[in-house]
Amino acid sequence: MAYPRIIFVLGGPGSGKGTQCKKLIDTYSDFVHLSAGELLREARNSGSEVGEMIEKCIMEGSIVPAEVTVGLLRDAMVRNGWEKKKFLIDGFPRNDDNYDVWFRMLPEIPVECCLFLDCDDQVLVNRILNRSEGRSDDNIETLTKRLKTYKECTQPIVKRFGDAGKLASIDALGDPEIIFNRVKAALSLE
Ligand SMILES: Nc1ncnc2c1ncn2[C@@H]1O[C@H](COP(=O)(O)OP(=O)(O)O)[C@@H](O)[C@H]1O
Ligand SMILES: O=c1ccn([C@@H]2O[C@H](COP(=O)(O)OP(=O)(O)O)[C@@H](O)[C@H]2O)c(=O)[nH]1
Ligand SMILES: [Mg+2]
Repeated sequence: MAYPRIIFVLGGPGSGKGTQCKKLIDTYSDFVHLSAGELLREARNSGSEVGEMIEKCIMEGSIVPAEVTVGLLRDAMVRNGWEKKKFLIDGFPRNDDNYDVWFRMLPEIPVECCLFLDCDDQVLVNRILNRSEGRSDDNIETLTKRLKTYKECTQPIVKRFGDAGKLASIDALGDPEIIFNRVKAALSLE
């Protein structure tokens, strides 16, 4: 059986994960973009108890239990056609629980690397408060909590990928086109 290739994409809120993933899928037809946050935002509208729990986590800037998120990601991969694709998993794994449950639930899928978009806090804040997608969590109160979660829970995950020799780290300051050139170089594309 031919397995998909996985590239995780991490970085603070506003570091440009979604922007760079979009550029990759627009340029390379075998890439599929799956945003964990987007899948959770869709799932929260289900009207179920799980939906309510997701809404609470999003508004508090905390991280949804991994079984929920990995389940959504796995279903989305299956929907897209499991084999021979390159999945960009955007905004995941965000903590140790995410990381451990992913590898426990999907041990057979090879993970190529984690692309890390490195960005200053002040730039993150400016970008998020100017993002005009109408997201309920793009306000200063929730953003402060998201940044705290990012530092306490997600940065150690970036380190775990680094220790495993699977980190492709790039400077995420600058024009999106210039950053895209760095992304392509970091992923050995073109
Ligand atoms: N390199 C960049 N320079 C300036 N603004 C950017 C850049 N990359 C993304 N943005 C803008 O910043 C905001 C956050 O980008 P986004 O891709 O949604 O980040 P993330 O998914 O990491 O939260 C968006 O409004 C986006 O248009
Ligand atoms: O694996 C994930 C991804 C996202 N989230 C939640 O969804 C929110 C928004 O995530 P997203 O990646 O969309 O935000 P971004 O970093 O792009 O601003 C986060 O703050 C978390 O509350 C989560 O719990 N687990
Ligand atoms: Mg995003």
